[in-house]
Amino acid sequence: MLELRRLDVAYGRRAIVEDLSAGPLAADTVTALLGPNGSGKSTLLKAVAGLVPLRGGQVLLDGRDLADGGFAQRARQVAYLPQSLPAAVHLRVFESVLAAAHATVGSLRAQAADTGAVMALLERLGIGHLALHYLDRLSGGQKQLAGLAQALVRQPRLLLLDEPLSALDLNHQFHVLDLLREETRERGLVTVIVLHDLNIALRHADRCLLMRGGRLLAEGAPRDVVTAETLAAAYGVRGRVETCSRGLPQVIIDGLAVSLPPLSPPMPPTP
Ligand SMILES: Nc1ncnc2c1ncn2[C@@H]1O[C@H](COP(=O)(O)OP(=O)(O)OP(=O)(O)O)[C@@H](O)[C@H]1O
Repeated sequence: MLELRRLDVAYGRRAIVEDLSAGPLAADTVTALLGPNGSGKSTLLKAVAGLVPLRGGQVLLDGRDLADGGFAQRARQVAYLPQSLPAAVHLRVFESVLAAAHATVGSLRAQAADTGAVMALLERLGIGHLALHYLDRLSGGQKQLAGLAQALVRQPRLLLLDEPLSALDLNHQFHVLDLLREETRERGLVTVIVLHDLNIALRHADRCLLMRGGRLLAEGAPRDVVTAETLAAAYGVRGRVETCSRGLPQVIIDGLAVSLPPLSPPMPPTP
């Protein structure tokens, strides 16, 4: 399980994530990380992945501080998919997934050598036919699916995905979410996905974390986190969660509740 204890993350002197505690998030569960633009979701995910240093706090995976294990151990346990993949990687999809598998260590290396397993994963993601295509010639959605394959092939314990559905059409969004839930359950992963679509979070996540201004506003079951109150407090909209004719929760937005303060600007570049 994953536990975040009193995390502080800053860029330079500007605090982005402040005193954030969450979890424990159990293995076998998919957690949606929600929040408005600039609330610190990506920064939090990068800090958990070890790509941005913590100014304070601990990330505990199965009770052990990830910072204690060193880079190789963290790489073996954690797979992180960034919001946007590097634009110009001139590798074939198949090669890139194999390279991702080889980047990890230990027993995974043997599995990585199994080209059949890589092909099977690409087929499951619906991109088997793109195996020999170059990454830098794919569409945005196809590239996102290849990125997912690179993360999944590493068979991590903790899977961190930053907006993995943003370029996918409706069919692929559902397909990928089903696959992620399946992988999470079958392999006992802790999966955290940054999402903007609250209906997807309500329908597919086991838990939700809702951020606002670098802090945690709510945590719990999706129906308890996405409410009229939190829609107003986090997003500044008037809305409600209703149950559709098939018994599924559905967010309905009625309008703006309050005008939100402007998004905080990024740090000025250092001279
Ligand atoms: N590398 C960086 N250097 C300095 N400031 C940064 C950097 N990356 C992000 N920030 C700032 O940190 C704040 C939080 O950004 P972050 O990307 O974590 O938010 P987010 O919730 O993921 O937003 P979005 O939903 O728009 O992707 C923003 O004000 C952003 O300008």
